[in-house]
Amino acid sequence: MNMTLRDNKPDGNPADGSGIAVDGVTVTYRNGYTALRNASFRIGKGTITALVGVNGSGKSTLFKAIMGFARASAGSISILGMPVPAALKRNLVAYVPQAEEVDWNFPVLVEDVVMMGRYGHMNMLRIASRRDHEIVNAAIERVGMSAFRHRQIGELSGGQKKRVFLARALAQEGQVILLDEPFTGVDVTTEEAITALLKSLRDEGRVMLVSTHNLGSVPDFCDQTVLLKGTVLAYGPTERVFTRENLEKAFGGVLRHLVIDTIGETDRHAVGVITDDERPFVVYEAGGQVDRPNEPGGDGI
Ligand SMILES: Nc1ncnc2c1ncn2[C@@H]1O[C@H](COP(=O)(O)OP(=O)(O)OP(=O)(O)O)[C@@H](O)[C@H]1O
Repeated sequence: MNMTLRDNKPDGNPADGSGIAVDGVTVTYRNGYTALRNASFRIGKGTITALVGVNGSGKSTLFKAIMGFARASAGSISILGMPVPAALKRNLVAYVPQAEEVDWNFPVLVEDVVMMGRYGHMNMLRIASRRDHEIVNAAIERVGMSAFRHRQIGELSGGQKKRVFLARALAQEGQVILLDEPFTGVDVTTEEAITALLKSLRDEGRVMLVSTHNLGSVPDFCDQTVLLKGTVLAYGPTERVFTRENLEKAFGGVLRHLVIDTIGETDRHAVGVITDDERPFVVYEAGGQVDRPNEPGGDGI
């Protein structure tokens, strides 16, 4: 697993808050449930940040707060140095939704979906200019979907749909891109294409916040990680946040300790993995005499 992180950040400190600064944010839903309490983290421009936590840990709630859909009852959020409403008004925040949030029966062509990214830049009549068309063409090209531009969105595969919504975010020229589970239902080739695109956007100085259960791939492409469990448990460079201690705090019950017997030998090998996804993250490996950790979620298999 490649833990090497890019060292030529375009805008200095990756955790300086110049991208997104969340300070003491609490979000309570109308039914009185507090999904996020006193959450704080800072990420800089030119970063890809993983948003990681179990189901119900508050990832979508945090996205909603950043997009202005959920009101913070306490604390503040700053996007590229401005309050959320100012950033939204300038079309700076783009959102790539989970597949389940979209009505795929709605008859709309790929190029029309991508053009929706331009709506915020148009006047009330929504008449696309030559520049709008050029930007849409470039966005479709960049995600490798030119051959599908006249297809209905509902006819595409899961991975192709993801690419189209990424193209919409590009067409919007969003400087902050929120991606909700971009790898769910996506094959390895498409996953690699998406991560390559995200890395090139990072190198342009954009800010990406990626919610994912795909823990195994986080150290490969996310330089920063925010670990959530109703609040922010830890944040910062991925190699510092992805420690066994932090991951056990966040995932407790889903952490599995595997003990592998080497056939024909007396040696045993212990591997601790998080199995929240089909791509588990290896937390630790230990050979020789196995001293299996004794914690509540630990299973010997
Ligand atoms: N509209 C709502 N009203 C009340 N409670 C809500 C609402 N939306 C979410 N919640 C609750 O807030 C908590 C956090 O939910 P959220 O959707 O932010 O979690 P998540 O980390 O995105 O989960 P997942 O990984 O399953 O997508 C959950 O307990 C959820 O039941």
